[in-house]
Amino acid sequence: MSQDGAIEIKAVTEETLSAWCHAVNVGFLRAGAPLAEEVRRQRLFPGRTLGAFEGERVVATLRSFPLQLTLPGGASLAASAVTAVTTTQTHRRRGLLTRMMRQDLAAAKDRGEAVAILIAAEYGIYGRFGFGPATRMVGRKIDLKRAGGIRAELAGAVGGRLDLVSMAELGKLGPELHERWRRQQPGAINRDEQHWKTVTGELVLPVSDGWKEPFAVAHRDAAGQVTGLAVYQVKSDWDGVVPDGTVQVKDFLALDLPTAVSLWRYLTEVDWTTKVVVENLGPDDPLPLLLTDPRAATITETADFTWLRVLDVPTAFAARRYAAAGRVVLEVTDPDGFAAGRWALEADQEGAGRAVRTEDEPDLALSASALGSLYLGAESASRLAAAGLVEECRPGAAFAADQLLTTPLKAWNPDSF
Ligand SMILES: CC(=O)SCCNC(=O)CCNC(=O)[C@H](O)C(C)(C)COP(=O)(O)OP(=O)(O)OC[C@H]1O[C@@H](n2cnc3c(N)ncnc32)[C@H](O)[C@@H]1OP(=O)(O)O
Repeated sequence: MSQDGAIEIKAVTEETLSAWCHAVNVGFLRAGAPLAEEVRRQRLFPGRTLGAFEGERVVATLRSFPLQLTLPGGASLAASAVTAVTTTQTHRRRGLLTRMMRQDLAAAKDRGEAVAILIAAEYGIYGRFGFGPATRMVGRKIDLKRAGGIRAELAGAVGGRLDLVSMAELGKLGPELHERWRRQQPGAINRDEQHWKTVTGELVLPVSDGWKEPFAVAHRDAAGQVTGLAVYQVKSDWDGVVPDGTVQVKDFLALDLPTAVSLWRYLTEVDWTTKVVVENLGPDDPLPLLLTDPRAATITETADFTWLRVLDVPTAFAARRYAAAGRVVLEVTDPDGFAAGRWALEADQEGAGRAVRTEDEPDLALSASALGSLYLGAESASRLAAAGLVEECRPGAAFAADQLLTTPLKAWNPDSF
């Protein structure tokens, strides 16, 4: 517990949970909404739900919970996921977030979580705490009249089949499929029971906008194995007597190309619709190239998504794989200490690598935030150097770092938390 004047940072307990939930609602500008206390109680990891208490009143909140993050190469790394960050308007800019964040990050490091991740509400908040944007999302809208359908020569899965599945079936087949899928997608995170209960409507979060039953379609290969699924809703619209509806894709998982082709063909052929909208696709997603006219899949939005903070440099960098052999010395500035110092990042021919302390001259100088951006390989050192966010102490060092850190498939995370 830490103290500053009359405001104390304390871990939330059963007794103070209700006040904490109220503060989250106030901070997220939805005062008066149901508290979702029961849902919160089920995920009250002891010591990881923090409140800033002014007497009985909670005036700032922060919560973290354990997640598994897929790394380049397919390993899972224990990460601390930070969420529910709020400070009540009357108490802002007095350092309450700073105190809670420092406490929570130090505890995460002590627990052995090598990185912390979060989804940032605003760009300007988390760089100061050593987080950097580490994955990107791309929103797309397909104009079905222009698209010309899926390319004719893509035959789809030989012997595969599609079935609409009920929400109960989705709850059964989704977790296993997702576990297989997330191991081939760097930047993906595991989905817990609450995720699937929420998606299938078994659990209706009181704070959500209301749950409407979506459609779910599963793809099975010739052997009957589930290899993909799409969850979608249809927004009906009519231009007079002409249908003008939109397919809104909520979730799309495909283990291979034939599955992706089958599912996208299905989604682009829904009667009464002229558009398909996907809010969050990976930057490397091949979807536009599956269409006869890729220009029909316009980008509606592209932005940073997962932010990442390295807490334990040797553990984090030993856990991922590397694209090439090489060695780059990084001088990391980190006022909070976690990643500070000079590190030799070394990788061998087999793709194994590590970061070790060194006294050698640095090749690149960067902040902890930039290190977080580089870690999953979705951002390049060359681009950060061009923006003045990484300093090249040796010409060519940024490109050398990129050759180590780049990934065949760009890191991506489809899930907010
Ligand atoms: C992972 C998530 O949960 S994302 C959700 C984040 N929450 C929200 O967006 C809800 C609305 N906003 C808020 O509740 C608050 O403004 C918070 C939580 C973002 C910041 O809380 P505060 O207690 O005011 O932060 P604190 O006083 O520790 O500020 C630390 C520094 O960050 C800066 N800062 C805080 N918020 C922002 C912001 N939105 N944009 C830019 N800078 C910011 C402050 O100016 C301060 O800078 P300084 O040290 O140079 O003076």
